[in-house]
Amino acid sequence: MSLISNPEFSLINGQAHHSKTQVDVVNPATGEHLAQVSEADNQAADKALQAAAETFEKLASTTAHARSQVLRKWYELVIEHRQVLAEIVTKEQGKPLKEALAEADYAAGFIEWYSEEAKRAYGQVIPSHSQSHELTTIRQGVGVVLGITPWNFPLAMITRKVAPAYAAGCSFILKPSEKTPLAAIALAKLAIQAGMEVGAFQVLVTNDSKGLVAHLTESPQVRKLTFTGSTQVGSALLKQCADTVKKTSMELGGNAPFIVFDSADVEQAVSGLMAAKFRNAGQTCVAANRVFVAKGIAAELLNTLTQQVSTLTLGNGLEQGVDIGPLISLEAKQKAQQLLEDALAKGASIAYQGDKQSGQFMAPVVITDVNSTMRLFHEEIFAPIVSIIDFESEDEVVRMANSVPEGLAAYFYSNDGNQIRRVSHALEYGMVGINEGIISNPVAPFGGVKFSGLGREGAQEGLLEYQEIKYLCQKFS
Ligand SMILES: NC(=O)c1ccc[n+]([C@@H]2O[C@H](COP(=O)([O-])OP(=O)(O)OC[C@H]3O[C@@H](n4cnc5c(N)ncnc54)[C@H](O)[C@@H]3O)[C@@H](O)[C@H]2O)c1
Ligand SMILES: O=CCCC(=O)O
Repeated sequence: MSLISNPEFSLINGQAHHSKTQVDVVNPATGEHLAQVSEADNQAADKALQAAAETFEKLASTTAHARSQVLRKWYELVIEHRQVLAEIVTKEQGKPLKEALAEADYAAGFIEWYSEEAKRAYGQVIPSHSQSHELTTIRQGVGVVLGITPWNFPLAMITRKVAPAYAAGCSFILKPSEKTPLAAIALAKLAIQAGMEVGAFQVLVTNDSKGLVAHLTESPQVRKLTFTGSTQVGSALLKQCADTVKKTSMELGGNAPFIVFDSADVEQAVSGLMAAKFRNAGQTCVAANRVFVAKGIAAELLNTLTQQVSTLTLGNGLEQGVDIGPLISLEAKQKAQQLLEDALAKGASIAYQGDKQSGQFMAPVVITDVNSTMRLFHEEIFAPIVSIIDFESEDEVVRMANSVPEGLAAYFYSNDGNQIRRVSHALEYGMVGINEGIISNPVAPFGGVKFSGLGREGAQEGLLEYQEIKYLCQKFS
């Protein structure tokens, strides 16, 4: 089976969908045209919906054990094809191949985890109020799921939805980002090869996400919407789901504080910051967006940080030794440059800036004297810009960290045990890295509070997102 044949197709009920209109997939590093993928329109979406509804009914008579076996096989196939999947990701998304390989393993980790959790969807026997009643609960799949995913993790953002949905017995219609559909189609092909029912994982690719998703969310047959993307789009989709009262999960934007207290080990803090900031060229929802550094160690930290940043190599992610690939689009680069200019105009200073880059590449920049009047304090930077804010006290920095509407990931470095407890409790975030800059893990609950979303992905909690709890009250005579 070819994973990246050209032309590619939206995948409906296991069949290639032919259409007159195409989505063009372009390599952001080189501008090379990679593929044309047939677009799915509303009619195609209706076909997918019918197949998904029929498949959901069939899945109700499969055992958790059987679904677990399919997921296990899918996991093995993803691992077997990790190199080719990673190359697809690097070509269509731009991240360095070493990061794309790590993403393939991360994506496979969700499938492996839910192949195991599928068997542990326990109900409860509830101590009864009377001798003649037995009260129990069972957990059942919610129904047909519509999933919408972004371009920044073209594999992992999909498997962390599809694997728990299938474990729960749900059928899944995926609308991946139009910028990175090839990884999505490859994953679906591997799932079907592993034995997944063709109507359980269908892929609709379109340039008109707004129109196609509006059409699908109108349908009462779609019982669940799971979305990963920006807060702006997520909030609009929540409104769209209200009329048909869908269950929703929202994995939205972040604005992570990265705090370094004066008791921290500066070397360790800088190494955590490099990982939290420069993974995927800064294009992650959990990227360190605002770096708060205690005044007493600010000079030492800046010195160590700028030395390390100056060693980063930019380039085509397929080449050896590359640390930073291109940004996803020219618009993304322009937005990052505007954020930088705004900060400089309002008093920020450049501590380090790499050589000017052409195309969609952006050299890393470190700026200091950042404050809350600047746009980049309030907006996701999504680019390799480190913005540093000095602080004096714990109270002050916790207040600044919590002063934004987002609440996805936060990080802090400290070697003071009491402070670790106080700050980890006080931060209004769904995830906190303590003396650690990389927190993502299939076995842990990923998700945010406030404007960063609803629900959790990964871990035990991720399975519950695709299940309804049914209460059974049985009377004995
Ligand atoms: N919390 C998380 O787990 C997480 C993970 C990855 C990315 N993100 C967030 O995603 C954003 C970056 O991704 P993006 O640029 O692809 O986000 P985006 O919101 O622009 O797009 C996400 C998905 O929604 C689709 N879409 C766009 N407009 C739509 C509309 N009106 N109706 C229906 N679908 C629509 C896109 O085609 C894409 O598939 C950042 O804000 C990042 O923080 C969050
Ligand atoms: O971009 C956000 C997702 C990143 C992750 O899962 O580590």
